Amino acid sequence: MAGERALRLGTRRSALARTQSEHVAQALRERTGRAVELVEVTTEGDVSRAPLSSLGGTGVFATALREALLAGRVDLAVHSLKDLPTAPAQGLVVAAVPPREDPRDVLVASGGRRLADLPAGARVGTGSPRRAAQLRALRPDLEVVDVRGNVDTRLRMVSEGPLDAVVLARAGLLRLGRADEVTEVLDTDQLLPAPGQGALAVECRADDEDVRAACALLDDAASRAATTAERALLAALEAGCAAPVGALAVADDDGGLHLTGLVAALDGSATAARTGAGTGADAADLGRRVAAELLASGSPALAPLSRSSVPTTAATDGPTGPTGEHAPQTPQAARLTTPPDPDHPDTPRTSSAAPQPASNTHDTAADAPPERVHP
Ligand SMILES: NCc1[nH]cc(CCC(=O)O)c1CC(=O)O
Repeated sequence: MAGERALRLGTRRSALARTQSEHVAQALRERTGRAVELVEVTTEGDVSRAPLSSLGGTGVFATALREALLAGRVDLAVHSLKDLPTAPAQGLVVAAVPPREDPRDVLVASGGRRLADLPAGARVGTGSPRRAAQLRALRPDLEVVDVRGNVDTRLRMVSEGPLDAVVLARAGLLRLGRADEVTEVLDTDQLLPAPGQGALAVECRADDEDVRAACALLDDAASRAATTAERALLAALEAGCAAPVGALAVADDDGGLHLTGLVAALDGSATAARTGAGTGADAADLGRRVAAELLASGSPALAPLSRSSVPTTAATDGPTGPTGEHAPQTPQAARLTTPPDPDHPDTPRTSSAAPQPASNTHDTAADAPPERVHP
């Protein structure tokens, strides 16, 4: 029976990718009773040591999996949704967004310290312009260090000494069984997560009704609605600005969806946040509406590419290492070959030591910090 063939699930080989893939494979086995086998696919982002921005940004992780799907070598692929480009892939479909893990970022610091406990000059590692910008807005006195490498590599930078702390996604640490190393779960009104953070996307061929139906069993409507709003916001902002973007949507009990979006100047000198409400049914529209408000805000956080402090790879969370965060998705950024160097911002930081990310923007209308929106 054709419908009973074993499903081939393509996965990258990093520990995080394999764990996520195995999680989805197991859920599919349980829901369908079918055999699911993992097939390792090597991506350019896993092999090359070159800056991700020179490889084409975020897409490097997704591209090889997508090629394997389109060539029929695998039947489905699991992506971290925050690493998946917002542009739809021809011939493919996101057949499931499984229930989302905690979207928040966390601090892993030596000595069990929280962000507020870190002394001036403490070295905090991240490869994400989004995290770097928001960290600088919160704590201009810290030294934000650009790091590459997978989750384990980053954690070792703290345990072995070169860094005082790193910022990572809580979801990845939970999936890898390393959440006990977290010293502070960062509030979303301090550090707004990347669009899609904590969620997975299960992708398959659009014309593969068999696999689509199997994957649909894993889809979680609330997770899909929230990430749809966040990614619509990201897509709209990518078209209109080059600043790092955070976004988080949370569903309420009455079918409502509450979205917070944020753009930040890389040097932390300005941030702007907007919130909006809608329903799951109009999630994409909600994302575009909040994005339009951000773009119309005139915030200095939206400074054009010509501004020297703006990173060359600004749009989202990259560039970073093999299982690191994703790189920019803007076409103009993806073509650039010079990665941002958050270690050495070439303009002075102009922000005050204000504790709230939004409080040092000139965009007073946006100064209200994002609502507390995480679960
Ligand atoms: N780009 C790397 C990446 N992609 C997804 C996760 C974590 C899991 C998630 O956000 O879903 C991570 C690591 C991190 O940001 O700490």
